[in-house]
Amino acid sequence: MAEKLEVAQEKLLNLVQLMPTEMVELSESWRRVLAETIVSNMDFPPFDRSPLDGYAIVAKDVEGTVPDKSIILRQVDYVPAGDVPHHNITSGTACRIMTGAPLPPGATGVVRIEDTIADGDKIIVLDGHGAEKNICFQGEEISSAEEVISAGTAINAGVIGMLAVLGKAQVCVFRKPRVAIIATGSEIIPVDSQLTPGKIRNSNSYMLSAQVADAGAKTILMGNVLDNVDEIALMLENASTCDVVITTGGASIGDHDLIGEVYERLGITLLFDRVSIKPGMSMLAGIKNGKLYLGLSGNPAAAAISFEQLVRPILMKMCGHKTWWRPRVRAVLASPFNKSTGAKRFVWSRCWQKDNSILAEPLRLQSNGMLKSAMVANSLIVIPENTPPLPSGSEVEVILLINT
Ligand SMILES: Nc1nc2c(c(=O)[nH]1)N[C@H]1C(S)=C(S)[C@@H](COP(=O)(O)OP(=O)(O)OC[C@H]3O[C@@H](n4cnc5c(N)ncnc54)[C@H](O)[C@@H]3O)O[C@H]1N2
Ligand code: MOO
Repeated sequence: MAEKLEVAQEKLLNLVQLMPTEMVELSESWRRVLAETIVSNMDFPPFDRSPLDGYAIVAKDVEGTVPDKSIILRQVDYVPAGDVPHHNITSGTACRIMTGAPLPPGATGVVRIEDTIADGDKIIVLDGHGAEKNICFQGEEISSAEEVISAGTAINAGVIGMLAVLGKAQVCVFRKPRVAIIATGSEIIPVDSQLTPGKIRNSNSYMLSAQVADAGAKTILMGNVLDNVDEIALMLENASTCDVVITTGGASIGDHDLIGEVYERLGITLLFDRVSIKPGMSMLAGIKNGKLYLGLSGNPAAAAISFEQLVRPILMKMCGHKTWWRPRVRAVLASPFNKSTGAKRFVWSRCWQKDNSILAEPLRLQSNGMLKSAMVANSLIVIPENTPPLPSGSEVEVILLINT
């Protein structure tokens, strides 16, 4: 009997281990997962600084200034960014200061350059309103000894910037799982081959390779192999240096659907055969020496959905992510979905916001052998098992195909 999706997911997730760690250059760390918690050894900003080009002053001096009630200060210093102040600021004096430069001692505010007129060392302040707010204080963003980024954080552009602020030229991340992808099927030919009668090009390996990369893992493309137990078994053995081994094709019950037989031959313990979802029913999984073998359907859309539901979460876990699931939202069907559903179904869709709700449009081509809808989908509508056809306006659950 087909395994329930949630049971199959849990079986796989319980069997995978976090990857070991490695050091990488900061510039190579985008989309990796941090394996160390980063504690700051400094305040940031490291000194009180000016957020604009202007004059550092004693805020009380300029408190009441407006254009027809200006005051005159005397410039005693000049600090461009990268330099340090040479004089204290006292009442009646000012220091010309550039954005990012350290505030001189005694200064309690900054007036903007465009609110002043300079005449030699005389600075006429036309408007000093709110000058005391124009200071970025030492440690206002980060304080020394603060835990700034926790282990398990996915490294995005903001995290990379913060790691640079903190001087982390190399970072400790989880190693990427290496995922072997093998396409089985005597009808399958390499992507650069001329089509001959009865043959089709191997699209699965490339599609899955992109899905593997999107999950943060590394693909080892092993090419394609004929429907032959010996040849498939040899390929699987060659792939056993990888952390996860994916095959496509041969997962159903046809005369040449051989993956189950190959698992048996190689002593791979079967975890489940068939999962109760559409598309993606045809999938089996096994384990040998702690390594997972995942036999996905040959049908491209079915393989893509099986990957989304059963392979992506385990790769996310192995990569060290804190969450393994895509975000889900409630949405309203923008047009009817006319199929009744036995097993839980995943429908390629496009979602967008309209007024206060999210609309979800089921895409037209949903066959398990078709890819056109996968090209443009930004979401998957989840239709629970045993659901009759749904009219437009029905409320549905939607998985957003975005990274969190
Ligand atoms: N009697 C039954 N027949 C089928 C059933 C069933 O329950 N009873 N299930 C159907 C469903 S659903 C699916 S999905 C497929 C799964 O078949 P397999 O996993 O065994 O895959 P194949 O038969 O090898 O291939 C299916 C289809 O996909 C094409 N294919 C295969 N590999 C690739 C590739 N690398 N790139 C692109 N396309 C590929 C292949 O040519 C076939 O057209 O079984 C149904 N049958
Ligand atoms: O098993 Mo098929 O993969 O349901 O579409």
